[in-house]
Parts: sequence; C-alpha cells; structure tokens
Amino acid sequence: MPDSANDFNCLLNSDHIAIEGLEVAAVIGVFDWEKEIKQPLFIDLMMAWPNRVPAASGELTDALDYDRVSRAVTQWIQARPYGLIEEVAEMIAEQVCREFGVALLRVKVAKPTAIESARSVSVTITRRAGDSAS
Ligand SMILES: Nc1nc2c(c(=O)[nH]1)N=C([C@H](O)[C@@H](O)CO)CN2
Repeated sequence: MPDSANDFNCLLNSDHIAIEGLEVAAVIGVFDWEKEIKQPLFIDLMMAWPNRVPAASGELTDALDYDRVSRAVTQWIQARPYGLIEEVAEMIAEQVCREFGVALLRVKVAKPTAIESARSVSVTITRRAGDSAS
C-alpha cells in the first residue's frame, strides 16, 4: 500500500478536525485570461488533532481553532496568483503543518469553474509535517 494511503487510513482512524467547502475567491489558472479574473476554489481539510485534550480542559487554546485555520488558508491563497490547483494544495499542507503544529493532514482543492461540462475538478493530497513538496 502506498504511504499516502496508509497515512489517510491513519487520519481516518485518529482524532481530527475537518473544514469542508471553504470557499475562497482566487486568481488561479495556467492560462493568461485566468490571471485577470477571480474564480472560486473550495477547500476541504482533514487535520489530525488530539481532541481529548480540549474536550477535558474546555480551552480553545488546546483545540485546533478551525476559525483561525480558515482565515489563514483564505489569506494565503489570496496573497498571490497561483497556476495549478496542485500548487495551492501543497502550499496549504505545508503552511498548516508549520503554522498550526498539525502532524498529518489531507487537503482537497476543488475548482468548479474549470470544465464547463463537469460539476467540478479537484486534487487531494495527504501529507505529514516535514514532507517535502516534491
Ligand atoms: N492537473 C491540472 N490540470 C489542469 C489545471 C490544474 O490546475 N491542474 N488547470 C488548468 C487550467 O487552469 C483550467 O482550469 C482552465 O479551465 C487545466 N488543467
């Protein structure tokens, strides 16, 4: 079984926090006309986190604050133009691990405006903290 499949099973079997369908207006795409407009991206995140700790303490500081993560992800995507949705997924994975101390996560980036005859297209990656983007 490839490592990413093992990691994903590990994520499913562990405590995690999820953010689903986070909509971000982005400059995204490889074609020139796409660099002049904003298109919506929808981000799903599944992030390993020991939820017993905040459950016991009742403290937001022990929890992975989904509000802060959502705002940070939006800000990172809107900070500059991106070409491939793969680049966006890798950037989110790296930054969430680094900035929020997440050890393992799954990131899905969907671009519903990409193909007229398709409801959406997407990429999904599973990464551990410290994984290189290559
Ligand atoms: N694997 C990918 N294929 C394509 C991407 C992408 O980001 N990843 N992007 C494009 C264009 O930007 C397209 O979305 C314009 O409609 C084409 N293929």
